[in-house]
Order: sequence, then structure tokens, then C-alpha cells
Amino acid sequence: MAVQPPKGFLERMKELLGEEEYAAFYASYDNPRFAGIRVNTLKIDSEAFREAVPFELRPIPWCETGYYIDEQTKPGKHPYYHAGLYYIQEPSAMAPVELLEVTPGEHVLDLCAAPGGKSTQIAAKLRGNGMLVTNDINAERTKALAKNIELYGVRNAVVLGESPERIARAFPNFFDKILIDAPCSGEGMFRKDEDMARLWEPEWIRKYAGMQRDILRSAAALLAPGGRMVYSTCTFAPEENEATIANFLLEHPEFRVVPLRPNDCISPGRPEWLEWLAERGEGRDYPSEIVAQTAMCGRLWPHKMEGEGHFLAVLERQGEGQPQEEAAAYGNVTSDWEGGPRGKRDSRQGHRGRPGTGHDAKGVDERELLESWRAFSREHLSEAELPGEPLLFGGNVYLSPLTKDRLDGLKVVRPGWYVGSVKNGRLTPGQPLATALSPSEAARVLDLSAADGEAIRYLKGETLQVEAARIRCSENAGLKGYVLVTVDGYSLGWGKWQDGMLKNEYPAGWRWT
Ligand SMILES: C[S@@+](CC[C@H](N)C(=O)[O-])C[C@H]1O[C@@H](n2cnc3c(N)ncnc32)[C@H](O)[C@@H]1O
Repeated sequence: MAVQPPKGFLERMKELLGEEEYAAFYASYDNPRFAGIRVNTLKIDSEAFREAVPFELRPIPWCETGYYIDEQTKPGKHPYYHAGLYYIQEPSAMAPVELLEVTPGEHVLDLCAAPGGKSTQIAAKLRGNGMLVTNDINAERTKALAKNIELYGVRNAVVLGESPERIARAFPNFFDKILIDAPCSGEGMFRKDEDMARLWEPEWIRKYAGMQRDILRSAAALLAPGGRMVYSTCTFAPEENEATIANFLLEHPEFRVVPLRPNDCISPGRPEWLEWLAERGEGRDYPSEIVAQTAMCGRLWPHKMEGEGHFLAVLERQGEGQPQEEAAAYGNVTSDWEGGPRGKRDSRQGHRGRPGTGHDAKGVDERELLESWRAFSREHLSEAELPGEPLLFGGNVYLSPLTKDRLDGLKVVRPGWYVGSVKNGRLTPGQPLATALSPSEAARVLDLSAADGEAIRYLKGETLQVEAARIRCSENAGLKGYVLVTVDGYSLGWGKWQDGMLKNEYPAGWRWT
């Protein structure tokens, strides 16, 4: 057996599943774990991806952009990984976002998001239109979340490090879709993460169930009428799954479970386990219509499909949805937001639109800084208008899908797409500007090849010898200035060319090691 699950856990599972199913469940711990990658369609479409990558790919049935891979291929050791073309993700973890049914233009919240696997999946579905607010209460974990948002080229995300209650106070009824990938006792991850198996304690179940109920309560207040949310865990305990949903439905009659159609991969919820809990004095009796709805939730079982254990519930809030056409354009939220999630904004107010109106906390003049951004755009970017509201935050310039006042009083990790920092009136472009730019949006591009090792040398931070003829300049752009470095056409970072040498601007913390 590759991993030995805790004894107390196995005893519970035997009681819940019964002898026959338990035998199959237990045997699944003899199987190797499954590894997966998901295509980042913000950067490359699935067909081009299948042709480009050297890995053997096998489709994951529940995620159109997901593939099983052989872990031995080391997917993290390829320049395309550094170009953000794919995310390495456990296959079952790709299911919740598929059920959220995100469409471009929506306001989406990922409430428990770090390190950001599901947020990058949501962002790909938004295709740059609408807004993703991605949050995690753990400050340390929001660093990885912000990095993933940046590596995967997401332009329309705000990263928060807040409690769900405080977000609910700031954004009541604001979101069309919410993902609650809840903190849980992690019983479904023992095969993937041996530490989880070693550390697991039965007390965790009750502790996490309490947290999940609080988080769901806030999520309900954040969702617009007619909106949808998906609740997911990677644990088997009914206290954290069917019982959490039953309690939620009891408290929130305006919600109903959207039935999941069971198939070869998704098994139904286990309403009978509510009774099992009640008999042990650890649950309660629920009205029959609530019990029936827990059967419409989904379970992914390691003995029935190729992935780790998960629980899924799709919940819809009754009521009229907001008119979708108002959400269609990126950044259409006004600063004088009132009486509803969306206001209209003159679409001409793009990033060259409304000027800054004061000084930031460091006393820096916003107008001056925003002018530096405009000057940079003229010199180093092509004519294309980039989306979002330019705003100053901590001395850096961001393009944000929200206006600054909407974020007042919240713990903001990134108020939007980080485009650069300003020193002595000049903007130094940020790495996230490069990763989210397409080559056609940059004034100068140097394309490296993944095949000949030059891209890896760039990713290691080396200075490259580059003939002038290799730099592709847009009309009116000279060779001097920031060069967008790409690998086979996909953005990696910045460089600066002079006299046959490319000075490497790839950040030290991102380098190939
Ligand atoms: C299952 S993990 C999320 C994984 C993530 N969705 C992904 O796909 O990469 C649960 C996360 O919830 C966070 N968390 C715990 N309590 C929270 C709370 N009260 N509010 C928001 N996030 C919380 C944890 O820090 C943890 O990062």
C-alpha cells in the first residue's frame, strides 16, 4: 500500500460504506495517484496545446481542458510551464469550476482560493471579460495565489486576503457566481499527500464543519439573486458535506440544490449518512425535502473514477438575476456604485481615461504616476487599448476592474493587474504586465525557442547575445527600450536590448532552478 490511512478514519469509512464498498474503497489506496494538467486557454487553445507539448495526454472526462499525464514527465520543468500555458492540478480538483458554469462578463468570487488552481480555471472561462475577486484568509498563502494569477496572465482579477464576513459587508449581493472550495479535513487527499494522512485527527471534522457553515453564510450574502455557487471539499466526512449543505438549506430557504446528474465519474450524495449522524447524536433530523436535496449533490470516489475524493454541491439562489448585458464589458463598475452590483461606465474611460485624483498613502501624486504609465504605454506597447481602471496602490500602478473606493477598508493583496512601479517619473514594467501581454500588444518582441535551450537560459536569468535583426519592432518603435521576451510566441518576461546584448529583466524570484 502506497500510503497507510489513519486507523480511526478507516473504521469510520467501513461503518459508512458497508463491507462490500469499503473493500473496493480500501483497495484504491493500492493504486497510484493520478496527475493532471489543465490548459490555460487565456494563453493557448487546447488544440495548439496538444500539438505543442511533448507530454503524453489523456483527456479528463469532466474537464474539457484537463488531461491526465505521467508525473514522471516532470511538467514543471518545461519553458511552457513558465509561460503559464498549463496549470498542474489534481484531476478531481478540476470538477468544481466546471459546475460553476462561468461565462465571460460575470462577476465571480473565489472565496477560499489559495494557491489559486481554481481561480486560474475561472479566469480562463471569463476570457478577460468581467471580474474575478479571488480571496484567501491566510496571508502567507495569498502570496502563492497572487503569483499564480500573475503567471497565468490574468488581467481582470482583484486578490484579497480577507475574512468572508468582511467581504460580505463590502459587496452584498454583488456576485453572479461564487466558488467555496472550503477548508476541510482533507480525507480525500491521503493518497496525494501523505502528511495529511499522518496528521489527520477525528476532531478536525467538527472544527472544519463549523468553519464551513460560517463561510457559507457569508457566501449567501455575497451572491446576487439568481446567482449560482459551488461548494466543494476534498473530504469524505458527512459532517462536512451532506450535513453542511442540509444546515445551509435550513437557514437559507431562498437556495436550492441544482441536481447533478450521476454518471460514471460523479456519484450521488449520501442522504442516509445524515441519519447515521443523528443516530450517533452528532446530527439532527432534517425535513425530508432537504434530505432529498443532499442526494442531488455529487461525490467523486477514488474507487470509482481516476482521481482523488471530492464532494460537490451546486446551489442556486432563487430570484431574478441582474441584466447580463450590463456585465458584458470589462470594468463596467462605477465608483458611485449604488443600489445594485453594476453601474454603467462610459466605455471610453479605458486606461487612458479618468485621471487620478489625489495622493496615495506615500504622498505620491497620482496624476504624475498615471502620466508615467501613459508615457510607458506610448513608448513600449503597441496601440492596443488595455482594459481596466488605472489606479495607484502602494506606489505601484495597476489596471483594475474596480475603482479604488470599492476596495477601501479591505485587505487588498492586488487591486488589479500590476503593470509597474514608478521611480523618478519613469515606469518600470512589472513582470505581470509581461505575462499577460500578447506579443501583438508589445512594441518590441524577441522570440526564443523551447527546443534550443535559449529560453531556459533566459529563465535562469542569463544575459543573452542577440542580433538586432532578431528583435521584431512595431511601426515607429526603435530597438531601444523594453523587449517582450517570448518562447515560441508565448510571453515570458522583459528584457532590454543594447549593442547585441539582451539584459535580462526576468525577476529573481521566478527563475528556473
Ligand atoms: C482547499 S484550500 C483551497 C484550494 C484552492 N481553491 C485551489 O484550488 O488552489 C482551502 C483554502 O481556504 C483557506 N481558508 C481557510 N479558512 C478560510 C476562511 N475563513 N475564509 C477564506 N479562506 C479560508 C485556506 O487558507 C486554504 O487556502
